[in-house]
Amino acid sequence: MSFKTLVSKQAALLDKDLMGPEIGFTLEQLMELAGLSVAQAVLKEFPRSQRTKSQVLVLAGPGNNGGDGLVCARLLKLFGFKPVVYYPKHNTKAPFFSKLVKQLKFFKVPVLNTDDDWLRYLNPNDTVCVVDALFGFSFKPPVREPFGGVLNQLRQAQDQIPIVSVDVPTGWDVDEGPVEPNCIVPKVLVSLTVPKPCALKIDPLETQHYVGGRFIPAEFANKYGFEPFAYENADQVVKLVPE
Ligand SMILES: NC(=O)C1=CN([C@@H]2O[C@H](COP(=O)(O)OP(=O)(O)OC[C@H]3O[C@@H](n4cnc5c(N)ncnc54)[C@H](O)[C@@H]3O)[C@@H](O)[C@H]2O)[C@@H](O)CC1
Ligand SMILES: [K+]
Repeated sequence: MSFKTLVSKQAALLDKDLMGPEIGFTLEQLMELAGLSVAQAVLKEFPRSQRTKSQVLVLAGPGNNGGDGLVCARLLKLFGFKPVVYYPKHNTKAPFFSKLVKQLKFFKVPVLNTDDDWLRYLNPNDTVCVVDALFGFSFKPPVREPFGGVLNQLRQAQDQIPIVSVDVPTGWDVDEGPVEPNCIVPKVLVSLTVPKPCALKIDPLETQHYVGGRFIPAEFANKYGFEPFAYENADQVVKLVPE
């Protein structure tokens, strides 16, 4: 499949640019839209008419990828799912992460920590899919604990429960793809703003690929060397189909 990608360093620069003094977005705004994109992709892949269960396990990591997961969980609740969040390492760098957790309590979405038995939700009888919001474009392999153990469990379950990866399949090298042994293979990847090079390594027969994070004008995309994606109507995601 051919699509333009942005290497991890450029993706970080693009982010900085969007949140810089000239453009003026805040991280909270972008994260809300990123989480909305992922929740929309989950709804498109697993519509109510085609499923008999509604539980979604959201795995949230310690960085902004995890923040996208926290937002996504809240929106999934509004979209009729029963999300449960496993958030083993809280982000203490910015106060709004704890606000996202408060909002989840307000929505009666359970937020589990390392003392809780999160594995009981990794159960194909009840769980529609797992949202992998562990790490995004700032991940550098090899994975450190407790996340290595979480990835092992995911890999064992992935044939029974589809994984929806946010921006980058966790454990994959952002620019090189699945270079570590035994990487997870998501059923759905939601690239944010523009795919990272690892997305070129997905097998389109195994993984449905969406682009989301619909927050930039055409000129800004061109500045970073890509064309805007063909979003329809008010959709927050667009599915890339193999040519
Ligand atoms: N413009 C965009 O595309 C936007 C991207 N956002 C999200 O932000 C993500 C990037 O966020 P961050 O830069 O915070 O990075 P990540 O969320 O990818 O990860 C950073 C965290 O992971 C830890 N980490 C890195 N490598 C590790 C390893 N090997 N083992 C264990 N821990 C490790 C770091 O210590 C840090 O706490 C994107 O992938 C995307 O999901 C959105 O939130 C906002 C807008
Ligand atoms: K991820």
